[in-house]
Amino acid sequence: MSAQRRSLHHKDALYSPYTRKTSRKPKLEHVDRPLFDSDQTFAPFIDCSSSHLPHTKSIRADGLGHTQRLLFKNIKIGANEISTLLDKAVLDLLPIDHFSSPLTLSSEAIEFRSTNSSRGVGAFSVCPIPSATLIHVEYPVTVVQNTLVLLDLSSSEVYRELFRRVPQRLLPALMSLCNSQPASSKLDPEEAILRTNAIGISLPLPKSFGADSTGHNAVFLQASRFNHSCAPNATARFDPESFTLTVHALRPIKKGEELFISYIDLTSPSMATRDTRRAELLHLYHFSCCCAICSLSDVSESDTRRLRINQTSQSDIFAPFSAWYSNPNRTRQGLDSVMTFYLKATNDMAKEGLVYRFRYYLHLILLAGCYAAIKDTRNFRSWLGKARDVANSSYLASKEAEKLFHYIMNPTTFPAWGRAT
Ligand SMILES: C[S@@+](CC[C@H](N)C(=O)[O-])C[C@H]1O[C@@H](n2cnc3c(N)ncnc32)[C@H](O)[C@@H]1O
Repeated sequence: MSAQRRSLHHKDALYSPYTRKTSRKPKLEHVDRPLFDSDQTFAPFIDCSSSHLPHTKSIRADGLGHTQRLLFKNIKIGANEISTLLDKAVLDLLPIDHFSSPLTLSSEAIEFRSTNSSRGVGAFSVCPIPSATLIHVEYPVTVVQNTLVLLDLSSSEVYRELFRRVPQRLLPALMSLCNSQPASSKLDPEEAILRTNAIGISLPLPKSFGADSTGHNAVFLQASRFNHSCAPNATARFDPESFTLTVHALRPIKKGEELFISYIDLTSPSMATRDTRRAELLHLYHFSCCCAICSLSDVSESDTRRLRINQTSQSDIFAPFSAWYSNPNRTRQGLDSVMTFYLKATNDMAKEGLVYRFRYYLHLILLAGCYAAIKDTRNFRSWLGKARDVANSSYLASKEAEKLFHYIMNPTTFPAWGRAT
């Protein structure tokens, strides 16, 4: 779920639109000779149904301006085995040797069950979940470079091979994942399941890949069951270091609430209205969104708020505070209107359930900055605490959250402290 060339670490949408590119289609070629290190075993791509499957084998895909060398490789982390098809250079960057201590996975805060709606199965909380809680950790069952979406002819063979390498005991659960592809697409079940359930993940890429590089798609036996909402209450992030997907709460979640992530880039101005979001989800995932926002009988206020939010650039966000801060004749009254600006914006975002966005984070920091300027410790801590929750739960490095914690503990170290007095 998320191949929009977006990094999960920097943006908020998680599912990859598993788009099939029509231009620059690479050719997949069978390679029947070793391309790389002598210690790897290679076999002709087609001849792989024997019980003596080679540990790795390679195929080539021409695309992205250069020939890519993709390897089928099962990555083992403790008892977990992940069937992957990755570029050799990407595999080389993975800290595979450090994967020796598998994480203990447990998701006691949620259960997966029927939503009793057109959404099928979904994830539900079994207890109240505070904001920023780590809800779920999971290893993928398959990972594939999404360049393959560029392929037409042999893609079904590639997906079949990828699934054939999945440990037998996991196959029933994998094959029972949701398939939303229209029957008319006549996709093999493996490809249909991958297209319906893949989550876009970012893996470290070699510099030679350039900015135009595509990402990767991973299927998870449980996390792929999270449904989409245009006002998500959870966010997923893939950590290449541990090779796990983590899901965090974006706000307090009540017992029994369904957990939703976002499959699309809600930050894009083109995704501000219900009509465009529904069209995008229909096009990419073949469903009509029935989330709380899209189900509103009158969505015009929401559309207007989202347009306002999505059209505000980062420099627009900094501008009011910067202008006040850099003015030698700044006044307390001037600061009041700056605060009103940030309060209104955060309120808009909260109403739309867009509280996990980087822009929301910036608003929180700047609002905290206003309270720091007037030495209002209580409000400063409250707004910076919300920013810390965002930092903890999404795209920001934990160092950022640590820094905020330091300011919360000692507000006087915050740069704008007391500047209004
Ligand atoms: C990755 S699966 C999610 C798990 C799925 N509900 C299941 O039963 O396994 C994606 C599919 O769930 C359904 N779905 C997810 N979010 C939805 C939403 N907001 N509105 C309607 N259907 C949704 C669609 O059928 C979509 O193709």
